[in-house]
Amino acid sequence: MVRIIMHGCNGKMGQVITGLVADDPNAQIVAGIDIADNRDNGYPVFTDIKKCDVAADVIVDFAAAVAVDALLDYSVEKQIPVVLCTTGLSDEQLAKVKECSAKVAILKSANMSLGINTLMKLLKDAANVFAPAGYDIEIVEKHHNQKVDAPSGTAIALADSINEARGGEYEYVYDRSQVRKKRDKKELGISAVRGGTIVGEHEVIFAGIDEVIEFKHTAYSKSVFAKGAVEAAKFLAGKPAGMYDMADVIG
Ligand SMILES: NC(=O)C1=CN([C@@H]2O[C@H](COP(=O)(O)OP(=O)(O)OC[C@H]3O[C@@H](n4cnc5c(N)ncnc54)[C@H](O)[C@@H]3O)[C@@H](O)[C@H]2O)C=CC1
Ligand SMILES: O=C(O)C1=N[C@H](C(=O)O)C[C@H](O)C1
Repeated sequence: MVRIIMHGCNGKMGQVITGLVADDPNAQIVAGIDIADNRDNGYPVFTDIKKCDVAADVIVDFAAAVAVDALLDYSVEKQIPVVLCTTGLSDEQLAKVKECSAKVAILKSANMSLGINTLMKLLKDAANVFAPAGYDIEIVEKHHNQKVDAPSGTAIALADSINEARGGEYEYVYDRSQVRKKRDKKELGISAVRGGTIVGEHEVIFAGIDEVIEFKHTAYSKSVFAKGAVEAAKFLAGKPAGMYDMADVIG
């Protein structure tokens, strides 16, 4: 039985995971952390992470970037591995994640779905065919109107995947409104759309002369992320310090 602390337990993802784990004989949420204490989850909820004294094997995090520093300090101090799913982290926070991973196991992934993690692998091959042939690369993501960060963590991760395969040759461009010049070949444009209840859509476009190749992933419910997060939690419990990602879980 894997004992989970759910960080951000009263948010949208926290609630989906609470429902999923309730039906899982091999996992249990033993405590939740959330500044909003407005639900009866059937486990204790702490509004201040420092006050959480419940023994656990792993923390699953879907909260807010502002909460990540205290979360990392807690996981290092208590030596509890953390599945870090919150997006929109600053460069300083990303450096702190790396530093803390020398002391505790951290699995960081901007998207827990099997589809996106497979797409990341496929994009490396696609980029190595289309980039040398001069195709322009653009990413468009769409999310619900409650999302605070833009572009999505997934859009950045997809771009990073392409850029890694191409030796870092691309510069990301988020806004073309302030310049009057043609697109450079080494630009990778990333655009964000926000509206309604869109769960999450990501399109990667390779545009060449007279042909366009598009890779598209659509999440139809938050369950795809929740399932991946619970799988990741089971994988990470008991692992030694280090940086892990969903590729380690999926294999
Ligand atoms: N990696 C992935 O697959 C996915 C990542 N996400 C990311 O997860 C995060 C949360 O997403 P949602 O559940 O949709 O957001 P949400 O806003 O519905 O839930 C966030 C929860 O965190 C709580 N919270 C905020 N500040 C806090 C603090 N300082 N300490 C403790 N709790 C705090 C809020 O009260 C809220 O209940 C976002 O960054 C989102 O981008 C969302 C879906 C999938
Ligand atoms: O906020 C969301 O909802 C999501 N956030 C993640 C991101 O920023 O990439 C993952 C998913 O697309 C849903």
